[in-house]
Amino acid sequence: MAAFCTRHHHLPNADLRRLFHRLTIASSLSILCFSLVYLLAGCCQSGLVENSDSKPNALGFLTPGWPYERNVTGASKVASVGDGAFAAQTGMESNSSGKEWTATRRLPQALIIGVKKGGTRALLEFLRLHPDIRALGSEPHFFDRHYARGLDWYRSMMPKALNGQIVMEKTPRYFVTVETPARVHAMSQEVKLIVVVRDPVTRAISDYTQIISKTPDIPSFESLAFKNRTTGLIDAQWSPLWIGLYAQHMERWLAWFPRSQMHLVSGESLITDPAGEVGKVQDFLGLQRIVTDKHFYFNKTKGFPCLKKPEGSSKPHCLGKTKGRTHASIDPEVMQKLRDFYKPHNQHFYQMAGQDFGWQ
Ligand SMILES: Nc1ncnc2c1ncn2[C@@H]1O[C@H](COP(=O)(O)OS(=O)(=O)O)[C@@H](OP(=O)(O)O)[C@H]1O
Repeated sequence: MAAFCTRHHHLPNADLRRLFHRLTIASSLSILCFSLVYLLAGCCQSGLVENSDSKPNALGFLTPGWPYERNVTGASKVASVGDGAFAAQTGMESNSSGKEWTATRRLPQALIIGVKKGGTRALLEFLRLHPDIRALGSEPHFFDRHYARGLDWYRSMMPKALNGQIVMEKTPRYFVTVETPARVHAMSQEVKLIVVVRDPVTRAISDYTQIISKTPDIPSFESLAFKNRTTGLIDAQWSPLWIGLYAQHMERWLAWFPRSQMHLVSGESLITDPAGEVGKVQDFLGLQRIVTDKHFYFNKTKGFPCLKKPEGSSKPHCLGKTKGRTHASIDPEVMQKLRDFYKPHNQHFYQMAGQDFGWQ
């Protein structure tokens, strides 16, 4: 009876202890599971939000890894595209370096403002390989076309970014629109500005090649480039030629921003030495040089550098067919006249830039 009493007396205690033990383990495990689920849900959520607006544009020129080849002109189109290819970039990696978990939409700290046909898409796609860069895939055209929509709209267009990540977008038209420098300045006095410049004659032909591919009935390059072909008077108001007056456009930017806040990329070197040019941009943005020559290879068929492993894909990839296309053939005499026309403008631009781009 005594033995029974002792056993009877001790058993519930032992059971209670075991129960308590199990409860402790179970609650620790559930806390652990809950935390894991919470963290994973947080990561997925930012990815899903980013992916949800990742639709191909109406023209269907998307290729995996090179998301937004075409300029997006209408506001509705802007709203329909995002930066899905880049969504996976948020999360663990950056957090391990001590950044905050919560990704938010912020106004851009860097802009690729031009120039059209300079190589702006290539630069943006190369830069987005960097884990500390979050770039909008489409061209929002905020400062030139959609300014009335306000900064909240602009912010809502941006990809989510963690603290420490640089948010950026590219709209090549910004460089040449008169109102843009003041508007950009009103948004931020510290914003970093990047311009990819290319020989204005080649750039003009590239521009014309794109125009004629969309509207094959337009007059010849030669007839549009001259006011009077016989006297050789150039029509500098014709958009493909006017865009190439870089000094004139740059002057407007320098009225609002110091030269040190602008970085010029050689469009020619971006093709011959992409890693070198992207390296300098990373320095300018105050980032570690993470995108290097190991990311590129030269594709002989395309005739351009391509990415070994673009963001969101494990396969090598080149830019789409609207980039690096065969140019319209232009009378060499006309080419020479254009080179002569641009010579003083280019010299002025080199002085302003403090950099000689070597255009002949
Ligand atoms: N890696 C790579 N692959 C393909 N194309 C490259 C590359 N790097 C620079 N380029 C040059 O980029 C030119 C197009 O410039 P943009 O992207 O600025 O054009 S756009 O303004 O966005 O329409 C495009 O002009 P075109 O050759 O006239 O098609 C290219 O010369």
